[in-house]
Amino acid sequence: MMDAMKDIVAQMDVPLHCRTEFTTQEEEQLQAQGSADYFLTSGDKIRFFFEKGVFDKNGGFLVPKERSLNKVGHALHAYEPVFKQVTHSQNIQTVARSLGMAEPVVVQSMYIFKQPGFGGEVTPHQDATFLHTEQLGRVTGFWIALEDATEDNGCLWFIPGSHTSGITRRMVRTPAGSQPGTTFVGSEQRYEDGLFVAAPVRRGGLVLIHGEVVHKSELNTSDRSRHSYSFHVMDAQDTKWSTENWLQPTPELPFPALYV
Ligand SMILES: O=C(O)CCC(=O)C(=O)O
Ligand SMILES: [Fe+2]
Repeated sequence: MMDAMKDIVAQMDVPLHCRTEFTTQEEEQLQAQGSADYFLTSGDKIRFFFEKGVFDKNGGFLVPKERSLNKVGHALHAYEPVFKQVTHSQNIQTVARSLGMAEPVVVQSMYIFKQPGFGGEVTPHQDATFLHTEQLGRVTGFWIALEDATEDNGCLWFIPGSHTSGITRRMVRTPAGSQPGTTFVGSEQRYEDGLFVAAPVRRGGLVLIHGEVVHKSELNTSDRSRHSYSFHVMDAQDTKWSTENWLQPTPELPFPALYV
């Protein structure tokens, strides 16, 4: 997967107006229109999202381009052969079955780089905020460490038990007739730092993320990257995907079945 991503990045060609810095800080999410569209239409494409401060004022790279990326998403599982193969592998299918999923479908995938020294934090959130279903408990994240993930290079942290209290915030598309974009309904609670437990894992480890568990990752302050590949799976049986989600199945890419 790391080799495949190297090739994808080597061929990366991102129009200037789409050179969008990715942040999970809510106050910084008011994006210029070009980059809002670039994000909103990325569900069935391979798109590139950058760290802060990697472009000069003309949109030129200030760092080597392979060091500029925050993440690549959101359809690696559908269009990139290596990622497709891993996502639909027998091992993953077995895990999904063992979780009791009747009709699992893959809704999105992303490759996160956590660049050494400045790989940005992912603020505390629940995945169901972004990938909402009318019934809770239907979405699971499959997060694979491609390099050792430790406390100093930005491993995941979780609040134990937090998956049992519902969700407090939803990201929804702005209503038809206004500028296409997203907005939040409700707000994220503030969580004491002391509630989080680190989940360091070795390269090759799989972390399963309940759709409602509160989790985060910190800024990478080390000199080692922390690449990971993650995808989210919904059990589609008797589940209604929210039509207000930023991510929608498209005619080109209806959510593909996990079991093949
Ligand atoms: O990899 C990270 O730092 C965060 C990933 C995450 O929140 C997710 O995959 O749901
Ligand atoms: Fe998450």
